[in-house]
Amino acid sequence: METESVRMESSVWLGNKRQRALLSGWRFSWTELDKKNRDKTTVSVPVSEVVAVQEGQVEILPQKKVKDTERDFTLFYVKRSKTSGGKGPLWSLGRSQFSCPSRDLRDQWVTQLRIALKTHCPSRPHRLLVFINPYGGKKKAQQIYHSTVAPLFELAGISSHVVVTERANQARDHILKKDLIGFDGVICVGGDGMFSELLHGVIGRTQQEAGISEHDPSAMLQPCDLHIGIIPAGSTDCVCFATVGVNDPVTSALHIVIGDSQPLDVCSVHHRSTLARYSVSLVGYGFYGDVLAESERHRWMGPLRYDYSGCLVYLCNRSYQGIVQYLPVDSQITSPRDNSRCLSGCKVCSESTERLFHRSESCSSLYSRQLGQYSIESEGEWVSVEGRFRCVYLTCMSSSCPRSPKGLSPSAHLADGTGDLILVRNTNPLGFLTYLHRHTTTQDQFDLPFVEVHRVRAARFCFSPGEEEDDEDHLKESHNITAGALGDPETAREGDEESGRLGSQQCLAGKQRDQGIKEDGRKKRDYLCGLCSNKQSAASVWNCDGEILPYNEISCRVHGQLVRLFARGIEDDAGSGKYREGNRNCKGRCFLHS
Ligand SMILES: Nc1ncnc2c1ncn2[C@@H]1O[C@H](COP(=O)(O)OP(=O)(O)OP(=O)(O)O)[C@@H](O)[C@H]1O
Repeated sequence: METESVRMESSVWLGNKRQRALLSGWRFSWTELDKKNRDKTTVSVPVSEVVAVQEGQVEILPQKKVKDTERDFTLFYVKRSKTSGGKGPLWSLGRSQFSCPSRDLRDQWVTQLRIALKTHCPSRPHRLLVFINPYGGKKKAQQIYHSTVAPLFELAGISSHVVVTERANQARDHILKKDLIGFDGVICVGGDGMFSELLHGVIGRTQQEAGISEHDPSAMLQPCDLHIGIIPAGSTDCVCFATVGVNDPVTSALHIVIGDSQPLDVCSVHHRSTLARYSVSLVGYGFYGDVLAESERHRWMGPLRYDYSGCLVYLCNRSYQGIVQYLPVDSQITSPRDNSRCLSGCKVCSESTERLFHRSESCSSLYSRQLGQYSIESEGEWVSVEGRFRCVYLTCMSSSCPRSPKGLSPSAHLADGTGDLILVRNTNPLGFLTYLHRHTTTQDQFDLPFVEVHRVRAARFCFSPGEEEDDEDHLKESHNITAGALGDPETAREGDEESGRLGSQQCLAGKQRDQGIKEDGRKKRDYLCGLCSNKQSAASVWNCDGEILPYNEISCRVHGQLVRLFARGIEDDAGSGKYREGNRNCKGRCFLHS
């Protein structure tokens, strides 16, 4: 076998220490030898985590320096930082500079290591399309890309085409319309909003090419081949955190370079027969929608706006009357309360791959395999729940973040084809505060009498429309803006141009400022009376991965492993309680996690 043939062993020097270097199968290791030729310490690197091998003495970061010495070669590889001091599973670029007794031997090492790389890492990207949002987060995306990420791509021999966005939805439109032949993946340098653009572009384009209508709620969507990479540079980077375990540009860049591949479930959200959005982390009504809508009025506060809005919305003490229907997964097979955690190499997710794609062995194409997914209509019975809820939400992943290491549903899986539906019924303010607080502790947030959690394949929601005139106005505004952002020409109206330039959220904030005086009076009333009056009549909005959806009725469906990220899930030694690094904000959720 070819893999067996990649084997080499020799003496080399690392600084002034003699080593025995060994390339065997899928590992490269070097062992320090003492004066009597006895083994001392060994460092072993999987070939799959070798970034590059270069002749000479080479440095990349912080600046590139090459000294073309003829007996040396430099190995670059993934190095994990120790997780002490509250740090997450950070990856950095390891660098070891070896000296060989002769030039010939040096050339042999370089050749053999490069052959091993080709053999063991056939799916590494060669060409990437990179979108940078210059206005995301602290406006440092361009600097992060050029100083930290681009040198790593160059080192790994990846060529990249960079687009610095000039308007919202430019990345999505580019992916939908431009020629993407030759690209192995698309990368966003920004926050969750930018990731969502790429998600919509990649899914939309794949369906277009397959001739599948995204607006048909019952369509089996075609899984996407083009990988998505996230370099975190936004003010909210929750998807990155939940799939990598830390928000760190170098760690993410290294996952991209070595071609990691993490499948991800995606929830399609339809309003009647129109696709409203796709979501990977949160589709929530009530508290979560209210916090997002409120926070948009206070964008000037920066990240603090989520905590501030969370407090205000909590004080309003609102609940909403509605009907929730869901299609449950057999709880004997999998349960949101089984205390499992979806970590790198998750068994539940890999077994789901079989179930989702290989059900019918006779199916050979990716599309026909996808048809092997469970059919929504034929599988089981819909369950209906009616009541008054503080909030309801569906999440396709644990949605852990730096402030809530366990997340919204600690045992949810990234790629098992299901979502977790959480129903929080109306309760007293103290009860709800207890529920919120438990997201930040190790206590079970589902072990409360007013909370239900179900593992589902699909769900439908119908909430009573708001009775207050102000809320109706608010919903209409939101509707038009969202339609504009999604590019629906019939429902988008004049404000679209502004919406496109600023992004739907910013535009919404602007419009809501105009309504500010009128709303302020009502809000003050709400906050002051909220905890006593238990306000019940107004409508909320949906928080769909940080975007507002203004509908009372939606249907959601989980599409198993619809997209693939350059990631590998959270690595095993990532003790959840330890991770406090990275961005501290996560739209609409962070009030829970403070
Ligand atoms: N050049 C641009 N000008 C204005 N908006 C843009 C531009 N490029 C992208 N956007 C939009 O900005 C929004 C936010 O971007 P991103 O997620 O990168 O940053 P963020 O700081 O995390 O933002 P937020 O806090 O709103 O999530 C996205 O929805 C995206 O569509």
